Amino acid sequence: MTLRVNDLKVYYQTLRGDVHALDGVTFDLADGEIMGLAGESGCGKTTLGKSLIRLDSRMKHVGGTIELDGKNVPIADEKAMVPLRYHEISLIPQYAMSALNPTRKIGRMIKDLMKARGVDPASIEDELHRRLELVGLEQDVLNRFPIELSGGMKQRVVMVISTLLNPSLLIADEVTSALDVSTQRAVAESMVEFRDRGFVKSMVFVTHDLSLVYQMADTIMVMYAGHVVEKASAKTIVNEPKHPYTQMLISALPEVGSTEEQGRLEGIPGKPPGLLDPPTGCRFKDRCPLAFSKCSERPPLVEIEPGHWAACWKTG
Ligand SMILES: Nc1ncnc2c1ncn2[C@@H]1O[C@H](COP(=O)(O)OP(=O)(O)OP(=O)(O)O)[C@@H](O)[C@H]1O
Repeated sequence: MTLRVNDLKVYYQTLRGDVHALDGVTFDLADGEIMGLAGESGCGKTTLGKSLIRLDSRMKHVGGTIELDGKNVPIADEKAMVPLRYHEISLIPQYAMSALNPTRKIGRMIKDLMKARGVDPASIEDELHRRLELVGLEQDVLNRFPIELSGGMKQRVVMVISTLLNPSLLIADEVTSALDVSTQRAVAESMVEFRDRGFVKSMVFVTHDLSLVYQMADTIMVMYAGHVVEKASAKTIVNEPKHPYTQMLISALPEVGSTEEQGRLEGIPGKPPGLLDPPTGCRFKDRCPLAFSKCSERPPLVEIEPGHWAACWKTG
């Protein structure tokens, strides 16, 4: 098992109180697994990705554990996390491609990054060239400034850099959202190829785009208001979701070929609860058509079929 996250609680400290962004998150990621992480804006996807690599000054580890390849990941201990970063766990943050230093040529930037990570740039040079070729980039890209590259080229550069040290876990946060559809697919395919070639063992792919993740991910985990509501194979989540929230999320997806005359796309009525003072029990209960009295208690995440977890009193 690459990753084991158990009852993880990470809050943001604000002047108005703690924002319960991750409130008891539990899941495993098998060796070789690519997991899509989905859910409405604000459900905690980015916070989960960040928690696995670097807590910013407002984030507080309130409880729970993370294990990577059987070893504890000490997320609250900044110093102890340093050797793990990029070597064992790597993150491609949201908007990473626009964050490339505009004043440095790509090659120079990679050398600086490797030195900062304690790696002799010469030792990874051959591998760098091989991987650039693999994602369809000319070696000449190393002599260019970020502004001279297209969005898709920049995203591929970011992917190569973040996996150059063969981390066990890669977290990719909305890496395809600013790209056109065919480039999105090419980037997603390269990520799968990186996994297949063992450049990275397992991957968490954060996205709003369930149709893309359906094509590339092995599993999908759905979060709602800081809780995990369901995790299963990508096929099961899309074709046979069990949690009422996942069912509504999937039925809100447009079908290929449908037109507006055939029916307007309905969103999920209502909005998620605030996380400053979240309600007790199931956090979806106020929007759930199946809610009943028991939902005032938090439903545990249980394995309802092999490899299929759901947190709902009606499905457990
Ligand atoms: N720096 C911060 N200070 C306070 N609250 C924050 C901070 N960052 C995020 N939050 C809150 O934490 C919760 C989870 O946010 P997060 O960004 O992880 O969600 P998300 O699912 O990644 O959203 P999106 O899809 O829009 O990126 C939200 O309620 C958000 O308002």
